[in-house]
Parts: sequence; structure tokens; C-alpha cells
Amino acid sequence: MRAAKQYPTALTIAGSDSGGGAGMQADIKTMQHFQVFSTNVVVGLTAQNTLGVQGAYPTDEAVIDAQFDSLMADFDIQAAKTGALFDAKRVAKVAQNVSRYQIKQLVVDPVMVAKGGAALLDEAGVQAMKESLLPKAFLVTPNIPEAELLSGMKIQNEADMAEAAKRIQRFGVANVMVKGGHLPGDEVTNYVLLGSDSFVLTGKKVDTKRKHGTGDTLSAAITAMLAKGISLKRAILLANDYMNAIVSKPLYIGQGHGPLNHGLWSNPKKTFANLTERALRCQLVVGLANVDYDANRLFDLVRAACEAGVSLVQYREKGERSVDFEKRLAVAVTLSRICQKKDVLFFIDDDVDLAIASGADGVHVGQDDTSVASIVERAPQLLIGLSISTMAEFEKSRSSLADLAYIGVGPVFDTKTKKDAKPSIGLAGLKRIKEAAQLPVIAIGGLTEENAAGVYEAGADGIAVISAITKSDNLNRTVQKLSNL
Ligand SMILES: Cc1ncc(COP(=O)(O)OP(=O)(O)O)c(N)n1
Ligand SMILES: Cc1ncsc1CCOP(=O)(O)O
Ligand SMILES: [Mg+2]
Repeated sequence: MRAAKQYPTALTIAGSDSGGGAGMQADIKTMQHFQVFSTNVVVGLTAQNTLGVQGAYPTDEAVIDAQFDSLMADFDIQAAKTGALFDAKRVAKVAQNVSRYQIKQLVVDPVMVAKGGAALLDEAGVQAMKESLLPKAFLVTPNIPEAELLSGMKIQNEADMAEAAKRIQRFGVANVMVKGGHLPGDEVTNYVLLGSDSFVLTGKKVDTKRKHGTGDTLSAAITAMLAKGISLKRAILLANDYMNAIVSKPLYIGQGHGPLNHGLWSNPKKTFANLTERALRCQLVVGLANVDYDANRLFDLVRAACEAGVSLVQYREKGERSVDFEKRLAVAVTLSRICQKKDVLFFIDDDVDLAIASGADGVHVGQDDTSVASIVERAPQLLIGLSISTMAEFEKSRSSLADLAYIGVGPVFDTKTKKDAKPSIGLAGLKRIKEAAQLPVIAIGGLTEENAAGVYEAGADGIAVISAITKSDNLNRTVQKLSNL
């Protein structure tokens, strides 16, 4: 299913910020940016601007129930998040509804301490958070003061963050992200503990007071991506990238702590954030050269492959015979229609003009092809895949990574299909690049039904093939094995 066509639905359970920069308003803007539809339970109103909070007006508990009832009677909500919940009674009321409606993917932003240090939840509220809400959460995202309150310890460095995260897990929440923005230093260090897997995410500390609503925005971005079916780890990585991008270019609105520029992050279609994981699982790379220059055979093959479940088709015209632009355009337009009917993504290899002219979803380029930066300039609507064969190429491509939907890594094994293929990198080479990359890795080169499982084990998020599909005697079986689902 192409997510761009059908909005998943998320829920924000939070307070309204009349100043528009934080709270529910930040959540809605962020979710919209990620093309997720945002429904809302308003737990309270604030009279607020960039200079401060002038008043807070909690919603009646019965009104909280009524909003949950209305939403759950109608919407299919895939993920939810909480923000400011005002007091213990309302924390408990929200927890009750989370249980009643069995909300599974709940991100709790435990809003307890404002940026300036003011308490936003009293002691009873903190207790209710620990006892009733955290056990129901999928992820909790405290800042340092909040993590200190939840863990009961002082946090001064990364080791303390790790210990605090472990202590917070004891309240029954498996996944904890401690945001380190309050710690001294030139970088922001966030410590993430997902079950027993931990990692650290860093970002540049931007010296600006114009970052009101960062906690709400980060948790809303993660929630939006969970609603789209993206894994928690990747959702956190992408949300971290999003935050790094938007804090560095603030909006100059209001006289005080101004809002973030939620819509800034170029075009969300260019990133994996807009796709479900499935969308990159099994890619067929194919052109006339792979079917003896018989266009009808190509169309039949692509139709059957889409039917069998490939998630992306890449039109790649390489071979002995040259095929002029008009012919390639006619082929690409037909392939694009076939894919569209089946909700399969359609890419073009190398040729940005062809991708634009045929209305393709994306373009795949190699290291010596059109640069990623110039594609972004010319055709911001296109998703972009980039070939990477070595760590040196990965390093060279660093500045382009934020604009990519995926990287195509290989050839993993020897291939007869690409004459000018670089030396094969094996599973070890694939693994090394995957470990360095914070975006989807599509393995390519010599991949078959037999070796696909090992390729996924080495860390690939998807597989791209030519011959395994063009020469298959049973497309359903082949695509299923290559997808490894
Ligand atoms: C998914 C995917 N990965 C790698 C490639 C190779 O692209 P490139 O390096 O540009 O080589 P050519 O395909 O142009 O020969 C690809 N096409 N798709
Ligand atoms: C286009 C390309 N890029 C690297 S290897 C390759 C060819 C993949 O073909 P096959 O799946 O038949 O090995
Ligand atoms: Mg190329």
C-alpha cells in the first residue's frame, strides 16, 4: 500500500497551546508533515504565547471520556501519544481510556517540567504517570529533569542516562528515550534503550531560544511513523534527523521562545518516513534488454511480478541496443500505469528526465550519475535511491543521505547481469554499510531465493533483483522468498 495515497491515523492526547508552537498544535503540524491524519483528545487548554504560560484550564474528566468515545467509535487509530496531562486525575483518566480502547502503540511524552524548569505536573501526577500510564506505554521520551523525577536519580552524563533508562523500564515500559538537551556540551546526546538494545543519537546543539515544542514535536514524529508501520528504531532515527533539520532553521515568530519550523524538512516524500517498511522489500529491476527487447513481454512480466507482490519496480534500460528517449518514455508510462494499478512504487534508473516525464515515484542513481543535490533541485517530488558499494563511497555520500529514500548496496555476490559491476562485497561488506547507515539498505547483485534469508540476516531492509525474477519459473514463490516476510 502506498502510504502517500492513504493517510494512516494517529491520536494526540494533550493540551492546547494557544501560541501554536507546542502541545497539541505542534503534534498536529508534525503529523500532517509526515502525512499522518491527526485526531485529538484535548486534556486541557492553555493561554500561552512565546513569552510564557498565562493560564491553564484542564478539561472535565467526562469530556476526556467523551472525546475518546467519539474517536474510537469511528477511527482506526494506529498509534497515539500523550503530552501535557495537567494532573493526577487526568493522567489516570487517560490511562483508563488507553486500557479500555486497547491502544497498543502509545508514546508517552511525560510532560512534567517546562524548558525553564517550572513544574507542569505535581507530585501526585508524577506518581500516577509511573503507576498507571507508563505500564501501558510502548515508548517514553523524558528529558533530563523528567528522567530524574521518574528514575529518582541525578543525571549528569551518558552513563547516568543509561542507568536512569533502565530504572524507568521497571515501571513496565520496554522502550525509553532519554533526551539529553539539558546536559552541557556542544552536542545533544539522546540515549535510547529499546528492550535490551541501546544506542546513542547525537545532534548539534543549536544556540537559539526558538525551539518551543521540541519534545512534543519529536514524540509526534515518532508516533506518526509508528502509525505508518515503520519500526520503532527507524522511527526514532528519522525523528531525530527531522529534529536536527528543523531546529537549525527556526521561525522568527513571537518575541520569546519561538516555534519550530515544522514544515521545513524539504519534501517528506523524499524520505523513507513516507513509506511503510514493506514498500522497499522486494524490488524488480528490469528493462527491455532483459526480455529480448520484447515490450509486451516486459509488460506481462511486470504485471505478473506486481501480482506476485513486488513492492517496487525499477525501469533500467541497459544493454547492447540503444533505445531512444521516445521509446523509453512510452515503455515507462505503460510500466508506471501497471504499477500504479497495483499500488507498487515505480522508479527509473539513472534518467531523471525520464523519471519526470513518466511521472515516476522515484529515480535510482549511481555514484557517477546525476547528483542527488541536483535531483532535489530539479524534481523535489522524486524519491531517490543511491548506489553504494564501499565504505569510501558511503563516506563520500554523507551529505546526500538525508535526501535519500534508500541506498542500493552491492553487488553483494557476483552477478552476470551487470557488465560493469564493481567487485562483490559479500555479506560482511553489506553488514558494514548497514551498520553505518541510518536509512534503508536495499541489497543487490547475485541475489536469489536461496541466499535472500542470509542477506536479510546481514541487515538488508529489502532486496533488488534482475535475474531471480526475470528467470523465475514461479513468481509467487520467488517474490515471497525474496521478500522474506
Ligand atoms: C536498487 C539498485 N541498486 C543499485 C543499482 C545500480 O545502479 P548504478 O550504480 O547506477 O548502476 P546501473 O544500474 O546504472 O548500471 C540499481 N540500479 N538499483
Ligand atoms: C544493477 C545492478 N547493480 C549492481 S548488481 C546489479 C545487477 C543485479 O542483477 P542480478 O539480480 O541478476 O544479479
Ligand atoms: Mg546508474
